[in-house]
Amino acid sequence: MIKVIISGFNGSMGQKAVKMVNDSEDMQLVAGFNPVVTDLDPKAYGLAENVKIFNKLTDINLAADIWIDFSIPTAVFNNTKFAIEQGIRPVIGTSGMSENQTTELKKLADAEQLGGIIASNFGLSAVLMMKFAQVAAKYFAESEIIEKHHEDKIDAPSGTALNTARLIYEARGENQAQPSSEDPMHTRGGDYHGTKIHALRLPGFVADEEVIFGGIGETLTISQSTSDRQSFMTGVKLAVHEVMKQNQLVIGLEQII
Ligand SMILES: NC(=O)C1=CN([C@@H]2O[C@H](COP(=O)(O)OP(=O)(O)OC[C@H]3O[C@@H](n4cnc5c(N)ncnc54)[C@H](OP(=O)(O)O)[C@@H]3O)[C@@H](O)[C@H]2O)C=CC1
Ligand SMILES: O=C(O)C1=N[C@H](C(=O)O)C[C@H](O)C1
Repeated sequence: MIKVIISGFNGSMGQKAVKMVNDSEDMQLVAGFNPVVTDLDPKAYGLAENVKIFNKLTDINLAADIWIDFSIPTAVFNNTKFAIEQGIRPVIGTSGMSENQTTELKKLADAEQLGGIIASNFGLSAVLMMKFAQVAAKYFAESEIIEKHHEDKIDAPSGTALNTARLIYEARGENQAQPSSEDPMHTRGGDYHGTKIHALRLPGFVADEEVIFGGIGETLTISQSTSDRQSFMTGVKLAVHEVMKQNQLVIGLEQII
């Protein structure tokens, strides 16, 4: 049995992850973590009696194989560091970490030969969109990203948009777009090495992204749309199984599918 702790267990994604683990024959939910909760009775959250609820990292004293994290941008680095230090393999979906933080966590896990993953998006359509964008970036020197999320999303740009821009930047090599210089009202969006990112936060969206490439007399749009958070769970389940076999932390689901 793969023993799993879920951080942010009672959030939108956390609840989906709880169900995914409970429905899996080879996984067992051993604990849920959220420092905001005061009720430590698992029954209060519809969980089995043998599931422990923790609201302090330092109280977590049980053996586990996997730390699934769908929490908040300001907490995910410390949570993941804690998991690695305990020898618990991290499967991290929470967005908002800087590249430096991700690199530091990779170093820590790799030094312990601990498998793990940090994935900006566990959805197949988003992973394929990023792969296709990498291909297109070699042929088009200019592109912009529009990401659209629900109104409760804390961070902007989304982890997926940032990762898409990074992959485009890496694929382009020397052939980079020039950033615009005149934009006093910031209407041109954020800039990641020449790729503009525009972030919408509105009710009605779950998580959508468009990557638009422009060339002389033509454009190419790669677009994906998420209407149900359940779509992320295939990737999370696959990641759990895969990191049990890995001895390093990988960045991006595209590394393992
Ligand atoms: N990689 C991927 O494929 C996906 C990633 N995400 C990312 O996952 C994260 C969570 O999203 P979502 O479930 O929609 O957000 P929610 O706000 O619904 O859930 C976050 C949960 O984390 C809890 N929480 C607050 N502080 C901490 C902490 N220090 N440690 C652990 N848990 C904490 C919150 O508690 P409370 O509400 O009580 O404050 C809440 O229950 C976001 O960063 C989002 O971008 C989302 C979808 C897919
Ligand atoms: O907050 C969300 O909802 C999502 N967050 C991730 C991100 O920041 O890219 C993944 C997906 O876009 C949903």
